[in-house]
Amino acid sequence: MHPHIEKLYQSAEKPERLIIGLMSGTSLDGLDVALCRISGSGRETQVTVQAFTTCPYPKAVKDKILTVFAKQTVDLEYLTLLNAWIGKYHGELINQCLKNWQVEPSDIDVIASHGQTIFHCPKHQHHYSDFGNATLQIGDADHIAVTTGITTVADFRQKHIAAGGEGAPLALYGDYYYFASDTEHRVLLNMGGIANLTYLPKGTELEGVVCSDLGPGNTLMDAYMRQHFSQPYDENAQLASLGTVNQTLLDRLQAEPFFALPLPKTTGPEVFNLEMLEAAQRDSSTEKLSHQDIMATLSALSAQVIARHINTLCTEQCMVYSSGGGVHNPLLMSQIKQLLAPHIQLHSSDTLGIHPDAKEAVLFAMLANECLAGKVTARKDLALPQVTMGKVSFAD
Ligand SMILES: Nc1ncnc2c1ncn2[C@@H]1O[C@H](COP(=O)(O)OP(=O)(O)OP(=O)(O)O)[C@@H](O)[C@H]1O
Ligand SMILES: CC(=O)N[C@H]1[C@@H]2OC[C@@H](O2)[C@@H](O)[C@@H]1O[C@H](C)C(=O)O
Repeated sequence: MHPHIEKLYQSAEKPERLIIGLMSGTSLDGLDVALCRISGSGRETQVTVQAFTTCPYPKAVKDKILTVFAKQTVDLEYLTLLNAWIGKYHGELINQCLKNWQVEPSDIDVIASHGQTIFHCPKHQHHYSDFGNATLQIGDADHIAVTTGITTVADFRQKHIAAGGEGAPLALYGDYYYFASDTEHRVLLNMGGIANLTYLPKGTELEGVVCSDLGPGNTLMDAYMRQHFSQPYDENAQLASLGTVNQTLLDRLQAEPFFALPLPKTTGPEVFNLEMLEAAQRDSSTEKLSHQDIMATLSALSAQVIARHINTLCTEQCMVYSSGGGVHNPLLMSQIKQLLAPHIQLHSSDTLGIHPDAKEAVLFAMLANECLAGKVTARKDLALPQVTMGKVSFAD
């Protein structure tokens, strides 16, 4: 047996594994790195986050990614170079984290790398009748493995698509395995660039579980701040809090066809971007609005879309556990709170023991754990394709 396969086999047999989960999402704020101690698999999974860091992307890194991010046309040479470069860069960031945490690379069973999404195109979002769902994450895992000396599991979304899904949201797996409760109806709400949720009705049956993207979380607000203020985001909603929601623009933004599609569905900045905002402003003759009113309106859009879906799904007493950078936006949070029905309570995912900034990185650690130690089940639920996700890259 090849020693790498043997080591993987041993990892799979261990009572618990140390897995580094990585996520660099659509906000391009940085690489989330979660050092997770995981035992069991599936609904028996137990996770302890031993350490968590977001390695912020310097502007030069963001600019590199933005050169290709969600663009219809890119320079293929640049994309090829970037794929290798991000892999190596992520590897270097992990080495730095391990050094800071005083953890030896040899103690880590595997790295779980999401990669950098640069284009997401579910069938409902493109116009090529010959093609189905597709998504592209870059940051080649062989480069991570070679740079760190640690076996790396990566590229989780392709199998989901191959098995009939849209490649997202994969939160369904972690949320169902880890957060489904016998005692309460739950919503796991994540507000990153894109907002998504998993609705977990009381009990542990898959029936009734819904996991879907909803629309913009921060992506429109972030793009607006980048364009007009050269800032990555509106810190603590300082600008948006000064504005007034413009109902005419808000109504026009709500007319975006994605919102009318049934759940589950996925989307990205390919749809929710400044061109979409500018078109809505033209159509509603609101081009002259102040920056602060536009930001207040974009925040209200995210809040309304999020709250509307939660109110529809949660017809009885329900707990919402929120995560993602949006939890740090006080205006967005207060707008959502105001719109939620009285029987729905909003908390942070911290309440369930997972730091809101770490949740998605932990998810990928859990998916790598499934790849190593998950049990194959015969179930073929459409809501939860029973497939093993992730591809394995060895360090040498
Ligand atoms: N103090 C703050 N005030 C306002 N907004 C904040 C604050 N901190 C973080 N955010 C928002 O959170 C965003 C980052 O969120 P997060 O890291 O969850 O996104 P992501 O994982 O990249 O996105 P996705 O989940 O869609 O892939 C920032 O770009 C910003 O919009
Ligand atoms: C294609 C892609 O990268 N999608 C991300 C993005 O960020 C949030 C939302 O859109 C979600 O669908 C997904 O990520 C999370 C981790 C998921 O798959 O659950």
